[in-house]
Parts: sequence; structure tokens; C-alpha cells
Amino acid sequence: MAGPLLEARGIVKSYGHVEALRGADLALPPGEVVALIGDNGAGKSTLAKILSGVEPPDDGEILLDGRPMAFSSAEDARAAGIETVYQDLALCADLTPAANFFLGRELLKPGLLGRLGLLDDAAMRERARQACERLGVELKSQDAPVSTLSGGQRQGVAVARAVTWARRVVFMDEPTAALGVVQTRRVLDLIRGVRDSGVSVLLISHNMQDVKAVSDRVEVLRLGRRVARFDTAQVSMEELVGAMTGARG
Ligand SMILES: Nc1ncnc2c1ncn2[C@@H]1O[C@H](COP(=O)(O)OP(=O)(O)OP(=O)(O)O)[C@@H](O)[C@H]1O
Repeated sequence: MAGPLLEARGIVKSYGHVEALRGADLALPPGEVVALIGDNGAGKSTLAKILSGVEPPDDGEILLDGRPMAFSSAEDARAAGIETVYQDLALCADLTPAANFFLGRELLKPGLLGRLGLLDDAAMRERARQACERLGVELKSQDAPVSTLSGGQRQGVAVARAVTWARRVVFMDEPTAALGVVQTRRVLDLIRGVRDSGVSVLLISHNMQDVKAVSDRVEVLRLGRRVARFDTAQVSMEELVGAMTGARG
């Protein structure tokens, strides 16, 4: 098996007196979906934030392609090809999907107009439309702000944006929370599509059915440490729950 694409070793992180991570490990192989599961407060979101550059660890190592990395911001991680779909989706409600897609990465018009700082709105709309279409996200209008979209459509836009820019890894923190059955299926299909395009996915989820349906491997955090790892095909729902709660594993 190839070495991990992204790896966390012995990550420690405290918030005041709360030890969120106490030497957590995680390995994300290339081109796989890894589910990160654990009870409330186990440290999943904290670990994802550290791996995506949002927060610095107090101790421990992050390796990308086996080489130590120090991300000092989410921009650093993005520059390394790592994108995140946050729990709150981090979309700007008043902007269109295209404006959200290109926030901070705006395309300028070619030639002199670009040098004058003029944005190429048509090109951005078209690229955003194509990205959504590729992932099966149907938007009636490209001009409507994100606030007018349904929860599932917003989820789709956030995932499509992450996938558009991610060259290596996408983190998804509870991407199906608050979605209906049909929308959930759509997001799971998106995750498979991302994996099949060669990008690794780290999926944080409390939904064991989603985890079983879409992941290749499962890593279990408890009280800030990894306590178990499984091949999804080899593990039962009961074993996963047992490992999370400490009843087993
Ligand atoms: N910014 C913060 N300030 C203080 N404590 C925090 C902060 N972020 C996380 N924590 C604490 O760190 C611990 C781990 O939190 P984290 O959100 O990583 O867990 P989680 O496994 O993602 O939980 P959940 O499934 O409930 O989202 C919790 O005890 C939490 O209260």
C-alpha cells in the first residue's frame, strides 16, 4: 500500500483547561474516503481544523507526502491542495454561487482590463456553473444569492467549491447534517465522485449509515486520541459504535 497522503502524528491541543487532543494520530491514504468518527467532544473537528491549517497544534507533526508541514493558516493548507467544507458551510449568503466559488481567487478580465482590476464575471459564472453541473447540483439561476437556495443546494455549492480547488484532500465536517434523504444521497454521491477523481476525502460524521455507505476506512477518536482503525468493508455498525463509546476496542 502507498504511504499516507496526509498524516497526523501525536497531535496535542488544549483550549485553556480542556485537552481537546491528547496525542491524536490519523492517516489519510491517497484516493480514499476516510471517516473520522467519535462521540461528541472526542476532538474530531479540532483535528480537522489543525490538519486544514485553521488552528495550530500545541505539539505533534503533520506530514504531507511524508514530509513535515507547518500550516500557519487555512490559505497555507489550500495552497497545498487541501480544502474544507465546514459545518456551517462558510458561504457568503448575500453572494451568488459564482461569487462564493471565486471568493479570494477572483478571475480578472484578460489583457489591459484585467491589469486595471476588472473581474471576469462571465468566466467565473461559467466555471461555477460547470462545476455544479459536474456534481449534479442543479441551480435554477446563477444570479440568485446563496441565501435563496435550499439546504441541499447550499451543501452542493459548498462541496462543489471545495472540490473545484482541492487537488489533494477535501475535509468534510458533517456534510449531511440537517439534510433530507434525497439530499443526503446526493452528497454521498458527490463524495464518491471526489474520491473517484483521485482526491482523498476526510469525512467527519455521526451518521454510521453514511460512514458505512461511503468510506473506505474508519478512524475512531475517543477523548482526544485514536483508539481504533477499521477497513469499512470488514466492520459492523456495532463494532463502530462499540469503539466510539469504549464498550469495545
Ligand atoms: N475553541 C474552543 N474553545 C474551547 N474549547 C473548545 C474549542 N473547540 C473545541 N473545544 C473543546 O474541545 C473538545 C473537542 O471538541 P471538538 O469540537 O473537536 O469535538 P468533536 O469530536 O468534533 O465533537 P462534536 O461531535 O460534538 O462536534 C470539546 O471538549 C470542546 O468543548
